Amino acid sequence: MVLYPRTLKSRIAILVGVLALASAVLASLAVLHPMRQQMRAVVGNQQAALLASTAAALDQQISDRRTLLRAVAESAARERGLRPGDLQPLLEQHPVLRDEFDNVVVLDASGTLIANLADRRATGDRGAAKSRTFRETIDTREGVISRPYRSPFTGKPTIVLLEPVIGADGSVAYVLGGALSLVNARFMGQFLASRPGTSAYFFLIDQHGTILYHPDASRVLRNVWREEGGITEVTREALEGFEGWTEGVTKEGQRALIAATHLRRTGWTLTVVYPTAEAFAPLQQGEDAAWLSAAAVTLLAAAAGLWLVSRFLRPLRRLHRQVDMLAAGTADIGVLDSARADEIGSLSRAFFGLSQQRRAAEERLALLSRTDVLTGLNNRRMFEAELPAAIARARRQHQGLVLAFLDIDRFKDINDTFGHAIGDRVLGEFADRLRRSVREVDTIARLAGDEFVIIFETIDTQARIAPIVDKLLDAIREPFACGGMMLDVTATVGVAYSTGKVAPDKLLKIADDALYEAKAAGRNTWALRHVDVAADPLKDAGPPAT
Ligand SMILES: Nc1nc2c(ncn2[C@@H]2O[C@H](COP(=O)(O)OP(=O)(O)OP(=O)(O)O)[C@@H](O)[C@H]2O)c(=O)[nH]1
Repeated sequence: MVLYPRTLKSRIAILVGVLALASAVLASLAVLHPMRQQMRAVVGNQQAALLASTAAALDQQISDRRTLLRAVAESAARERGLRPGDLQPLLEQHPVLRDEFDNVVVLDASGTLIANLADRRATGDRGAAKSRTFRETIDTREGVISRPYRSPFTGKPTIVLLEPVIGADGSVAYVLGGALSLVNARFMGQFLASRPGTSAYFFLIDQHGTILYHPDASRVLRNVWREEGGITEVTREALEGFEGWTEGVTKEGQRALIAATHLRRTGWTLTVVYPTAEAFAPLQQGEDAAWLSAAAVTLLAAAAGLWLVSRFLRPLRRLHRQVDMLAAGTADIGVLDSARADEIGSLSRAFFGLSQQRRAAEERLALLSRTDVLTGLNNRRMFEAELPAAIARARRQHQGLVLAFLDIDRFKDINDTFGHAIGDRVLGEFADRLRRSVREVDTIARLAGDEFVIIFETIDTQARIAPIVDKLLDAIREPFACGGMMLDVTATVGVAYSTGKVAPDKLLKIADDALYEAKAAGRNTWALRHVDVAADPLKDAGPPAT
């Protein structure tokens, strides 16, 4: 079932809510998205800069140790006639070597161990001649840093810094080797301490991909190219020279801010892996707060919108009530707010117009229902409504009431002779003459065909009747100008006069009887019956004898 809001109010309310939500979301996105990018760049750059200084510090650590080793080598080279047996004391003369290295040894040019700071008895041929790093030192007569390896003495991942002692003949007389464990606290401590956050970790590999440091000790000395699962995208790029920061996925599938840099002197690659959940946590908190405020603003805006909608629609509801009242007839059209300048006002005015039209139509209908169409006089229905009211009024005012019943004489002949249309015009003219002959307050009606009635109210004496009826008949006796002819028309009138209580139909019957009587008397005359003395039909007055 499709839930479609039925009322205008709920539709507008939903629209306002959706618009408020959409604007809040769009505004938030418009602000938050670039801000998020910028803030991420700030955090990323910051981490890259921190990493660069950490790398520089680590580089410096190695450089300092090489400098120290070189200084010892040079001091040895300066001593003329230095014999192998002098080398152990020479090493022991420099206690700083113990501090800075895990062990320092001296090898002669054939690779035989001739001095050993850690264990003076552990000397002799240890196979160093086969070492590529040793050979390189001899060949280049330069200091060399070995590839990392697991020390057979300590079992720890270790590198060796080799420094040649150049003899008087310019060749390498001895080689000083400083072993440095990659878990040496003095060497790595400062480096590890500069780790950002709590979940971040460093990852150090040499230029061949051998892992020098990783918090997962089992990975140390493994090669990233040959590790299970393959090398990650970021590590590969870092080994290929990438420096800076990016967002990537670790081998464990964790999203992280990953910054990479290179150690200038060793060529090693240092990476910091900073899980995004922690790296961008303040940013996320800010974003959450922004969304929360946006939601609060949306709610407020929606509530305000609802309130406004309800307020704007209030006049519409009032108009509805007013129209209901108009329809029920409990209020007049004046209740409408037609003066308002807005749409409600124009709607009210439209209703006002409609109501007026309806009222006019009703009035027209009411008029038609009580009017005789041909003559414009009251019809029988109106007469039947008016007669009881007139009788009651007359009784209240203690006045007499006259009902005159008129019938055109031989009207059938007029129709038959001149046609129905002329007959109609005679009826119209007859009605006009009656109108002109009576007072405004008197009620004239056409009952049917050529039968008319007139109610005369406030007739205080019977003596006033004759002049009124005579005036009527005189007016009718004037020739009728119809269809280019002058027609002689006469009428006969039966008059009932009441001064007391009488039923309307009885009054009409008595007038009819009087008319019958006058017709019988020869037409073009009238007869009167006084109702209250007319228990027995009695002609108690009438026209003068002709
Ligand atoms: N032209 C026209 N004739 C009508 C109308 N209504 C009724 N009539 C005719 O009016 C005539 C009425 O005649 P009656 O009143 O019966 O008789 P009369 O000829 O007037 O004779 P008396 O009343 O006895 O004098 C009939 O011929 C009707 O057909 C009408 O609206 N227009």
